[in-house]
Amino acid sequence: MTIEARDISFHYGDKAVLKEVSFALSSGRFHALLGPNGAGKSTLFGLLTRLLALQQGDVLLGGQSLRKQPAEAMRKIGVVFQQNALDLDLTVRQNLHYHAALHGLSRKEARARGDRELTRFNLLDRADDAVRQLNGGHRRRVEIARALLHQPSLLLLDEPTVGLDVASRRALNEHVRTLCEQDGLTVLWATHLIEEVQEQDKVLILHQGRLLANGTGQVICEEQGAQNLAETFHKLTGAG
Ligand SMILES: Nc1ncnc2c1ncn2[C@@H]1O[C@H](COP(=O)(O)OP(=O)(O)OP(=O)(O)O)[C@@H](O)[C@H]1O
Repeated sequence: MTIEARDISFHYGDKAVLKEVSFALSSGRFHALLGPNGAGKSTLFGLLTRLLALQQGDVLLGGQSLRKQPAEAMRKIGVVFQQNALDLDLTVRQNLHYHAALHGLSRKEARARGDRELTRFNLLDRADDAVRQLNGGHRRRVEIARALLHQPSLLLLDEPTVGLDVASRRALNEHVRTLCEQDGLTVLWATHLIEEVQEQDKVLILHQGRLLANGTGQVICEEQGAQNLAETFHKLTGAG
């Protein structure tokens, strides 16, 4: 499925925070949306998930317009927000079933898909525990499992490793990469942490609302005459 953002601009009052941002995502690939704090990443995610209304431009998912066919387009998207959005007092399985019901899945389907995801995430034995009993890394996994229940083609993750220790961060990042390889899932992973990005990834660098680079890590390093992604990021944004 092709995913394309066309000419997106957005302002809060008279403050422009996204400026003519256009990009296409490749099916089944891991894309890193890299930008320093305040670059506009969360605003872009807000627009892609319709938390914010598009002011200019459009997003096309498999040819369907987020502006004109929002319900159809949204069914193709799974999202993990920066802030944990699970109910801590419900069990893991109850959280999954509640979300599945919102997407119109039957109880049987919800159970089958939920258990499948939990098995893949090595969490089936925690299914009946309250989320409150899980550590931060496991809570994040449950959120990703939940975001995949309705079988989206595109998974959006907004700084999903915030608050996790280094080992959990790495494990989560690797897990999501596996989803691209095994399921052909297209991923857009927003971060300001260069160590979460690999040179073979597709990389979008956002700075002060503008997309300054868009291509595989190797290609954008060559374009900038830089040795590695950290140097490229620093050259373009002054950050890192
Ligand atoms: N509701 C709002 N009203 C006004 N300005 C806002 C609002 N939300 C964000 N901004 C501003 O818009 C710009 C982009 O913010 P945004 O949160 O999208 O960036 P970000 O790249 O996600 O940063 P972070 O990593 O800190 O979340 C920042 O200058 C921010 O201060």
